[in-house]
Order: sequence, then C-alpha cells, then structure tokens
Amino acid sequence: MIFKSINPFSQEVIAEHEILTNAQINQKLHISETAFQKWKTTSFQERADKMQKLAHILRVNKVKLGMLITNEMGKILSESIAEVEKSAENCDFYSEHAEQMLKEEIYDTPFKSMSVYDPLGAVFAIMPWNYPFWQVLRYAAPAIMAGNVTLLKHAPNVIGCAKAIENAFLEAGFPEGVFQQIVMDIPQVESVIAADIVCGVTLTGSEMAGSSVASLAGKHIKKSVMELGGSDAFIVLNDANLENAVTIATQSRMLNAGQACICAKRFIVTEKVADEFAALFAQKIQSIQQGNPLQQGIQMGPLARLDIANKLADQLEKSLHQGAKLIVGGEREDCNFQPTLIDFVDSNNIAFQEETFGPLATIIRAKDENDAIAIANNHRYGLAASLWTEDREKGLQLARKIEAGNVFVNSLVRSDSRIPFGGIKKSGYGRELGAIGIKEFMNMKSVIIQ
Ligand SMILES: O=CCCCC(=O)O
Repeated sequence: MIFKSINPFSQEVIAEHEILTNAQINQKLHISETAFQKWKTTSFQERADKMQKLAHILRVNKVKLGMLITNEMGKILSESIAEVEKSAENCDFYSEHAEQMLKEEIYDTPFKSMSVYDPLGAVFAIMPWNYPFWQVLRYAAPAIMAGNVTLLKHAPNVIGCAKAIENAFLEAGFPEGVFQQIVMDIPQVESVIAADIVCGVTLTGSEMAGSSVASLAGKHIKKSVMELGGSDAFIVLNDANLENAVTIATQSRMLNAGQACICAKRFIVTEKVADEFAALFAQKIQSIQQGNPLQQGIQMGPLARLDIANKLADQLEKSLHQGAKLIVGGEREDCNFQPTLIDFVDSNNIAFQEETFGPLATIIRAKDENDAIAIANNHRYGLAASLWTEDREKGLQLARKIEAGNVFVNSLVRSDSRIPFGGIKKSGYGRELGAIGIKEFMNMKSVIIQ
C-alpha cells in the first residue's frame, strides 16, 4: 500500500510512500520507548542546544523546504517559506522558555508542598496537510523540550514534509526515536494509541477525525488535545475602520487559499456599513492574482486536493440555491477555485452552518452589535473570532461575550508561540502554545513533605 504526493497545481505524482506494516510500526514504538528512557533524563540545556540547531537547520533550508510544502499541498511559495520561518521561531521560543515554564510550583501550606512536572512518554500526533511544518513543530517543540518523545502520523498528501522534518531532527543531533514520523493508515491508529509508551494524542484536523480519535483515546485512557474545525466570525461594527477591516478580511479569508481552521469564514457586518464593506471587499477579492504557486507575484495557488475543491463547489452551489447572492468569483477548474464572495447569507445557509475550507467569503448582515454577537455565537464551532471597532474599550467588553477560544480586536487571527491557542464547542479542547501548551502532556505531580 502506498500514499501518493500529488502536486495540486500540475496534478503530477511527485512521490510515492510505502505504508508501514504493523510489525514495522511496533518496531517504531519500541525505538520510541528506548529513546524516552534516555531523553527524559537529559538537561534542559542539552535539549535547548539541539532545538536551536533545529531552528537553524530550518532557516538555512527554508527555500528548499518551502518548495516541498508548495509542491505537496499548493500554497504559494512565500507563505510556505514564512511557515518554515515561524516553525523555527517556535523552536527558539521553547528552547528559551521551557525550563522556566516547567519550574516547580510551591504552595502556601503549613507543610512543604509543591507541584513538579515530569514527562510521560511519547506524544502521538495526527496532523493535517494545511500547515505541514508549522502544525508539527507547534506541538513537537514543546513536547520534546519537556522531555517527552513523539510519533507523528502526518496526512497522506504531505509525507515528503513529514520525512523532511524527521531528517531535520536527526541532523540537529536529536537521538533516534525522539522524533519519528510513521507512514500509517487510519486502521493502524488504534494500536499506536493503545501502546504503553504513548501517553496522549494530539490531533489537528476535522471534527469527524477528532471525534473518532478522541473516542479511541478515551477507550485507552489517554489524554487528548483536539484542535478541530472552525467557522470564525469576523464582526464589523458601525465605527470600524473599514479600509483596515477589509484588508485584513481579505487576508484572513484568502490566506493559504482559504484552507485554515482559523480563516475568517463568516463576515458579520452591521447593516449601516454593510454595503460599503461589501463593495470594498469585492474589489479586493477580485484583484487577487491566482496561478502557479511557485511563481512570484501569484497571491493564491490551487486547493490541496480535488475532493476539497469538489466539496467547496458543492457548498457554494447549495448556498446560492438557498438564497445567497454571488458577488465575485464562483468558477473553478480542477483544484483552482476562484476567490469568491457571497452576500445576504443567513444562519440557515449551508455556507454559514458548515466549515468552508477554501476561498469562499460570506457576508451576513446584522441589525446592530448585539445582533452581530448573537449571530457569531449561534454556531457549533468556537475556535476564534475577530471584532472591528474603533472603540477599544467596547471591543474588550464585546470580546468577553464571544464564544470562542481566541478573540482578536482590530487584528488578524493568528497563532503565536507566546499565547495559548485552541477552541471550545465542536472546535475541540485543550490548548497548544504558551506555557499551558507545554504542560498538556506532563505529569503534574504534587509532592508533599512533612
Ligand atoms: O487549520 C488550522 C490552522 C492553524 C494555523 C495556525 O496555527 O496559525
């Protein structure tokens, strides 16, 4: 059995990767176990030295690695290179801060008491193709700095990236087994979760994948972190700076060809400014240069796979049938989907209710700010949101009313190594990044001394 890497722009098969047998996977688990016994005893300094070397290797190779990302999943080269750079920054961040973050916590008791953080084993990661470097380094750098080891099941269409990351870890001097990628299929997932060395599962992916992997984690009493779908609200109030809002709206919906959980997907605009916002947004979307993602000047590449483009086309057709109005775009050829804007969407529309994974922006008109917040919260997902108002105090108050794991006032929703990231509702649970992210797969051990 093989997985194929197919260039979504040319549709050429660029590589084939053999799926490991169950016996080969058991061997990987064994290597992981041996590696953990040693790795957990290493000092923070030793881990940090290697992590900084890894950051250096990523930076030196950012163009080559960026091209690999682009060839495997289609994002434009500048975004691929930026992704490799952000991954390197995350390695630097945890190499500098892990020790402090995992310092013991002392309690105010008449006897001596504290919590210490011990590593637990191998973190099993199931990662998607849309940020094939960033999403791996996002969980792996903290896990490994904390003294855990990790096993990665990457998405079938980005196995070249998985292998390149594994090679970079080895080149940086990490011992064999600290970071391993496994080319494996879905039916093999349970046996890895069940293995004694695996202490938990972190998954970034769809709600459906999250539900089934979280069930397996529960069955085998393993901790899990789930970073799932999103349909982020982008709320524009009467007093927003519309020029800025439209610039970021375009970026937020169209980056990565619209294929990110944290892309803004529902543009909820108060009636008074809705026509002006819609006109400016349409202009910006129309000006996006689409084409070969390796070519300079191109601002959007193809979608990563044909089935993704098919699903988006189907959602668009149904949403128009349900009464939405097509303003810009709407055409597609193979994986190339035109940046598209639809207006007069309501909460019964499929483009409102489902996550749309591609360059489709929807405008929903709200009566006033209370109505806008109610519309934003009327959703199964709660990953992130942004709110646009010139009144920062009001922005903060309204941010507290939004049901999401991350809210940004007057700026682009983005993840940041320093700040916890994750969702609520069907967008998942647990947090990555920041100091809380590194503690998700640790034994917080209370020690009491009389
Ligand atoms: O699909 C999820 C994308 C997350 C991107 C990020 O962490 O910035």
